[in-house]
Amino acid sequence: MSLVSLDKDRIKILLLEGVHNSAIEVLKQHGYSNITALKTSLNEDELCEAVKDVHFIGIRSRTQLNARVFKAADKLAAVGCFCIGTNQVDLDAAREHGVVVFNAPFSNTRSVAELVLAEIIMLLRRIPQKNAAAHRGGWDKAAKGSFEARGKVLGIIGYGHIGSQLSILAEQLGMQVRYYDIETKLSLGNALQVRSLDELLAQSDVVTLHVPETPQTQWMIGAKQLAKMKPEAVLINASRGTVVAIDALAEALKSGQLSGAAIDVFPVEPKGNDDVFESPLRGIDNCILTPHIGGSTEEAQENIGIEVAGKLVRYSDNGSTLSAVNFPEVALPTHAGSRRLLHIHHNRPGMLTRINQILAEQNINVSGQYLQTDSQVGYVVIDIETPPKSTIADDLLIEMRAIDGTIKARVLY
Ligand SMILES: NC(=O)C1=CN([C@@H]2O[C@H](COP(=O)(O)OP(=O)(O)OC[C@H]3O[C@@H](n4cnc5c(N)ncnc54)[C@H](O)[C@@H]3O)[C@@H](O)[C@H]2O)C=CC1
Ligand SMILES: O=C(O)C(=O)COP(=O)(O)O
Repeated sequence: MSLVSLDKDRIKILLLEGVHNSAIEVLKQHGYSNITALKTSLNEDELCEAVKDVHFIGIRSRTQLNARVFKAADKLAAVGCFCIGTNQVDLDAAREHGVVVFNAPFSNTRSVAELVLAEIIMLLRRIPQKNAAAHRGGWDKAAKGSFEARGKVLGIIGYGHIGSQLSILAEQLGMQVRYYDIETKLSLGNALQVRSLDELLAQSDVVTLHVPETPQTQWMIGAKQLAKMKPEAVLINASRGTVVAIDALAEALKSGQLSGAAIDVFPVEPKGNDDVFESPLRGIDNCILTPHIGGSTEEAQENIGIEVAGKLVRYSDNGSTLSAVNFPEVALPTHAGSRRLLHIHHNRPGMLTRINQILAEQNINVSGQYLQTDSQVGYVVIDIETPPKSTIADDLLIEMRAIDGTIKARVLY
């Protein structure tokens, strides 16, 4: 049996959570037709079953790929996160199994910034509660507690791609922008970085969160932090559901300590559109609830589909790991007439020497070789000069797989 990579139509691709059609089009244009696309996410047991013979999987923010799933996925080469966040993937477990993870770091950022901008205006004008009252036959025509955004202080927590875009948009409305970030950042426009979260909370009329899910951001806004906000300020969270303690927020909204909130992300979210959404925030009129749609625009989803599918295709076609989030980045130009081998191994001294010894013993000429390592893993792409149909590459692969410390090795073409 040949050990050379499968024909493209035998490479199985599983796309979950309604990944945009643009991804399927890109994959098909490059010859990958064995694609299963589902609208929903899968739970852990379902995933362990579904990933068994899958080579590439595409997910969004809902699907949890943990160590057990990677263990079950013995053919998996790469994961495409068709979103920004990669907190739903156990990146270390993926790396341990030689699985490369890609994401789309920018494509939906404008969509989130626009939604938050709209929510700032809605919340400052108390539209959620006036809207809810009107639907029940109420008529709350009053200026009390309704404010213009102009001149108000917007406090941004996390001044990255989304936070900094929002900063520019909000200044165009006349807002004064302050931000808190653990890194020193380039302040755009007239924005000012403050030194502590508490300082930001105390100064802001609107607080909005744009941090990733990390151990440090988990529950970073709880009862104590909410109490430090200005009376009647508003809170927006379109980052991750684990960043805000939702029970404390519900209390602050019910008691009037906060005048409103807009929440797009939740500690537990439904698996798909047919599941019921449960939350202590349901039924609170001064809270805008959106079903994790910060990045869900036609433009963003189409671009993400093209971007991430393109990264999967490049890895599958030529071994490029450029922009991978958990893997050494390697891209080697193709050398005409060469065969290409990939070797993923634990980062131990002497691995490359062992690989090259095998090549030297077989008298194989290397036309290109590129190794990159991180603290855990080494990834080397090797182009060798062998005749197209020879079985030398297969023989080499058997020897390379036998090297102690090898995670994965294959002949790409
Ligand atoms: N609701 C939605 O549909 C979407 C949600 N997101 C979420 O938004 C997050 C942010 O996205 P980007 O701006 O593109 O990420 P980014 O990585 O460009 O920016 C994140 C910023 O947060 C800062 N940060 C990290 N830990 C911090 C901490 N403990 N305290 C203060 N600042 C901290 C970082 O230094 C960085 O500047 C994503 O990680 C994702 O979870 C992203 C897209 C869509
Ligand atoms: O890009 C992100 O991190 C998001 O949260 C968007 O997630 P989604 O693709 O809408 O499930």
